[in-house]
Amino acid sequence: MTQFIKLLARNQLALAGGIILSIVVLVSILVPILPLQPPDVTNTADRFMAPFSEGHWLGTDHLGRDLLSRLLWGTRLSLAVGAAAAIVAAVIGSAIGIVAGYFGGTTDNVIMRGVDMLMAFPYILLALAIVAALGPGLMNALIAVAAVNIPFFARNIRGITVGIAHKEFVDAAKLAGKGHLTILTTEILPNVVPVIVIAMSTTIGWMILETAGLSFLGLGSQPPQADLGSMLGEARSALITNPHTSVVPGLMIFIIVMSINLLGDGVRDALDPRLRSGALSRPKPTTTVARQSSPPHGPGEGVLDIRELETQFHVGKRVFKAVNQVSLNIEPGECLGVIGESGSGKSVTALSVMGLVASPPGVITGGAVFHGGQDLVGARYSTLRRLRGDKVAYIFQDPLSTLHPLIRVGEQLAEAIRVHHPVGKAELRQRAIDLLNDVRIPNAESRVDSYPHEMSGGMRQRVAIAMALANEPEVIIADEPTTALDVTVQAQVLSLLDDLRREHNVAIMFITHDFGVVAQLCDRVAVMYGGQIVEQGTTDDILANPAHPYTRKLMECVPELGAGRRELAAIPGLPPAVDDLPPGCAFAPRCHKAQAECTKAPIEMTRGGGRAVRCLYPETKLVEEEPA
Ligand SMILES: Nc1ncnc2c1ncn2[C@@H]1O[C@H](COP(=O)(O)OP(=O)(O)OP(=O)(O)O)[C@@H](O)[C@H]1O
Repeated sequence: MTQFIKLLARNQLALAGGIILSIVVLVSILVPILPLQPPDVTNTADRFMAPFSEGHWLGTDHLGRDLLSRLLWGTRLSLAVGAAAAIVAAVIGSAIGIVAGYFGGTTDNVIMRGVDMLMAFPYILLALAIVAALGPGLMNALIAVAAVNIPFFARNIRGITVGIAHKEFVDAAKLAGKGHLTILTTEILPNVVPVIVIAMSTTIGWMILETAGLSFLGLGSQPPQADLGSMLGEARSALITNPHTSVVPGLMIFIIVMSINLLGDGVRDALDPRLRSGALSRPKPTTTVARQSSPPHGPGEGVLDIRELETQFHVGKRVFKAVNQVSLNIEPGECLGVIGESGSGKSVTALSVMGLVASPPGVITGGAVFHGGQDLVGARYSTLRRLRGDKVAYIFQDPLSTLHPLIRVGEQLAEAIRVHHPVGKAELRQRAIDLLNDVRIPNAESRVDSYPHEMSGGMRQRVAIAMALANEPEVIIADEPTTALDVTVQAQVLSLLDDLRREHNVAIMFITHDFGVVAQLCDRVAVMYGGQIVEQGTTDDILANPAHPYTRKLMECVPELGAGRRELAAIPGLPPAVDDLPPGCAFAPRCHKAQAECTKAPIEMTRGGGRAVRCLYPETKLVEEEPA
């Protein structure tokens, strides 16, 4: 709740709307105790007095009634009727939507076709018909306005419920033996309440307007009772001669509806979980760069040279140092493994290369990434866009979330090429088939017309690899591309990647948390912990003689088939929170070799024999030791 209010307050328009509406509501509540003249007492001698006349701040109407008093009493009534109509429509409409969406089938069909029929009438005609049938009066206007808005709620909530009704937690509740009523109230309702609140907050203004409209036509509040619509209706004949009688209620309707709509938009933004995580701001096309010191000089070594990279997340006052002084470089055709526990900063390092870390909250605060002699950190968006998917391509863990579900895979491959190279349609199709053949998809000629859902997980990942290869990139950054696959498919995809990098001489930065995968594919490996590289070297050296105690522990966690029975090791404790890193070695609190010095000052990298380790008491001494 506190977070919701904070988010709401950050939206200045919503805040202004909220303040104005609160004042209007407060005054409406206090109307009975305010020293106002009676709103309905006529005095024809004082007709049409101008605003600021003595005793009548806003003047009088055609019957000499005090406009200020009628305005405040009318506002009270209009607000009450509008809010009541919104609540009635929301409760009945949402109940209909939840039942239709949850039960589906015939129930859904019957209910929603009825709702469709209601929606087929222009809403004002429907409201007029209801009032005509029930007779004029404020209560009947309320019923009419609520009735015409019920379909809106029913349709919205039914759509959301259909999506939720097939989720695993609902199935689990059914399997646990819960009845329909319990599931509806404990599983479904809490998930749709935010949507109901959002729909209400954005429609309540409309309902006040609709009620005012009916009163304006003489079908809502009846004389002498005032609401904003009837005040406008009565002032109609004096619109030219005494405009203040119309302007006063008209302005109040404007103020109420505007403030409700502004507040409603703010409530929607603050309640929407997708917007909440981004603190109400859409990520920029590239990561914000705010380097605090002059960056390392280029042109860099190899095909991709990451130097002293620092990427942080600034969330309120907290600073998460996700990537801290990371240096890595990859040679053409080489496969570099980046390994570490969850949260060690592997993905953020990979995403920083092409400025893909969401900003806000991500900020690159230091370092450089050299590719082709230029520094990609802080490069213009047009430069990064040109390179993304062309010279540097990505493969992510879940191909289903990266492939478009409604577009055939061939068209998606063609699109990936067309974005960077103007190629004809026939050639694009042939190129897509060739790419599918390259990644060993059988029957590529027919598979090119398949949709992603028609393929297995392994096939989809092959398509994602084909897409990464589409423009013959120099580097592929693969972020745990085999984690979602079963072991046999995983092995096939790994050997495919290995073949492809040799055939195409493409460098691969392979992010994983599995030493088995590193052993199979990578020439070199960098071990990450708490946002830093703690060890780097050739795969053979590190597998044979890990130097950092963390690397050793990580390797001991890998089960070995056929190596006899042994107790599977686990690293005690948890990875550090990167917004509260301990001084010195981040691994020290979990390390059996840690000494007092380990926690005093940052530990420098020690290099030797083509290896590097960030440890004062390594498991194995590096040859030709020299400080970095
Ligand atoms: N939007 C964010 N706000 C704050 N912290 C974040 C955000 N995104 C990532 N982080 C932090 O950055 C750190 C590095 O995350 P990253 O995703 O790079 O880890 P990882 O090693 O790739 O883990 P995994 O294997 O689970 O993907 C983590 O500690 C994470 O909590």
